[in-house]
Formats: sequence, C-alpha cells, structure tokens
Amino acid sequence: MHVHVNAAVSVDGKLSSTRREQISISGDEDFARMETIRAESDAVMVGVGTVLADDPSLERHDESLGREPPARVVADSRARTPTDADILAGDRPTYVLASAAAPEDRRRALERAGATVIVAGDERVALPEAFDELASHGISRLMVEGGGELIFSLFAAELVDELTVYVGSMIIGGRGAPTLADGDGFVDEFPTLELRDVARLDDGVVLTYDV
Ligand SMILES: NC(=O)C1=CN([C@@H]2O[C@H](COP(=O)(O)OP(=O)(O)OC[C@H]3O[C@@H](n4cnc5c(N)ncnc54)[C@H](OP(=O)(O)O)[C@@H]3O)[C@@H](O)[C@H]2O)C=CC1
Ligand SMILES: Nc1nc(O)c(N)c(N[C@@H]2O[C@H](COP(=O)(O)O)[C@@H](O)[C@H]2O)n1
Repeated sequence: MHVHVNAAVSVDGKLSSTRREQISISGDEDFARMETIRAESDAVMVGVGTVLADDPSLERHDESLGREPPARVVADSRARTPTDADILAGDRPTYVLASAAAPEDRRRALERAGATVIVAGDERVALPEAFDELASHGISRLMVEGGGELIFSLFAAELVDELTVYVGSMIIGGRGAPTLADGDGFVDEFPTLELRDVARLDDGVVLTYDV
C-alpha cells in the first residue's frame, strides 16, 4: 500500500494551536492541491484526535476530479468516534481501526452507523496489521491528513512512502500545540527524508519528500 501523508503546518511546525481547533494555515490553492490528492487516493485517514477536534468530512468536494470519492479511515483504538461524526455521513465506506480494548457496545454502535470496524492490536491500533486488512478491502493508495500523534506512529512503524507539507507563513507557538509528529519522539535514530520538490503556493511553500 502506498501511504501519502499530507498536512499544513505553521513555520514553527504546528498543526494547530493549544486550543486544538482547526486553523486556516493554507489557502484556496493548497486546499485544491489537497483535494487532488484525496481524489487520487482510495481512502483518506485521520486519527480520532482530529475527528474529535475538527469533525472533518474528508470529502472530495470537486466532482470534476473524477474517480470514486475516497473511503474514510479513522485510527480509533477505543471506538470513541461519535456516531454522528461527519466521517460517517453519506454512502462512502468508513473504516474504523480499533483495538481489542474497544468496548463491544461502541463497536456495535459504529457498525450500526455504517462503519466497518477492523480490530488490530490489544490496547492501541496495530497499524501494520490494520493496513494489511485495509489492503484486503482494495485500498492500495492511502492519504493521511493527521494529526501529529498518528503521523508520528506511522513514521515509527516505517509505513510512510511520501510526505507533502504546506508551510504557511505564520507562527502559532505553544509548547502543547500539536506538531507534525508528536508521539514519544525519536531519540536515537531519526527517519530521513529525500526532498523531491519545493513549490510556492498561496502565501507559503509546499515541500514534497520521498521517505
Ligand atoms: N493542519 C493540518 O494539516 C491538520 C491539523 N490537524 C490538527 O491536529 C490536531 C489533532 O491531532 P492529534 O491530537 O495528534 O490527534 P490524531 O488525529 O493524530 O489522533 C490521535 C489519536 O489516534 C488514536 N490512535 C489509534 N491508534 C493509534 C496509533 N497507533 N498511533 C497514534 N494514534 C493512534 C489515539 O487515540 P486512541 O488511543 O483513543 O485511539 C490518539 O490519541 C487537531 O488540533 C487538528 O486540528 C489534524 C489534521 C491535519
Ligand atoms: N491541508 C490543510 N490545510 C489547512 O490549512 C488545514 N487547516 C488543514 N486541516 C485539515 O483539513 C481537514 C478538514 O477538511 P474537511 O473538513 O474534511 O474538508 C482536517 O483533517 C483538518 O485538520 N489541512
């Protein structure tokens, strides 16, 4: 499976502020670029932290981009996704990746709301195992939009193939504000990236890396 992480950060590397609310870091041109990646992907993924903070639709709004709209995926060990979340709206498939620690009644509630629940891992979602299961559902190109906890885990599990980061011309600050890669952090060995492209867009730059 090809895994493409795409996110927008401030110059100081923040995905959002200490309030963890969605912030307009990029503009129309970058949202159009993001939609193109969504349209080229079989599924778009976020962590449950982003679902609870932003309630994203993960829609491909521009129908001229062709293909089937992408499925949605949420990493949600304890099945905390609200049953009225936008990620469950409409007919496109939604896969909730949960762990064995997810309460049975929550799993059933999400299934009733239309989700396919995939259980992988004991306490937290075991991402490699869950991705194998997604592949068996026909997902071969996966776009990941964040947030920082999920992106860190994907790098730690060596599951990322491509990274695009929009760097907006702003400072957000705050030691508790989410960054591109949070989690426990790397201390000995650090994932290295190969810079493929740099482009100006809106009032910022898009950095494209192979991993
Ligand atoms: N600027 C941008 O491009 C974007 C910004 N954001 C911002 O990011 C913030 C949310 O980020 P964040 O709080 O880091 O949340 P995430 O979206 O990264 O979700 C993290 C949660 O996912 C669940 N999870 C399940 N399995 C795993 C796993 N293996 N590894 C990591 N997490 C796992 C965990 O909860 P549990 O254990 O309960 O399952 C964890 O707390 C918001 O402020 C949002 O606005 C988000 C996306 C894009
Ligand atoms: N690419 C990008 N640029 C920004 O400036 C952003 N604030 C975000 N945020 C993420 O976009 C998603 C919401 O989109 P929809 O509501 O699904 O259209 C969500 O994942 C945000 O955190 N992204």
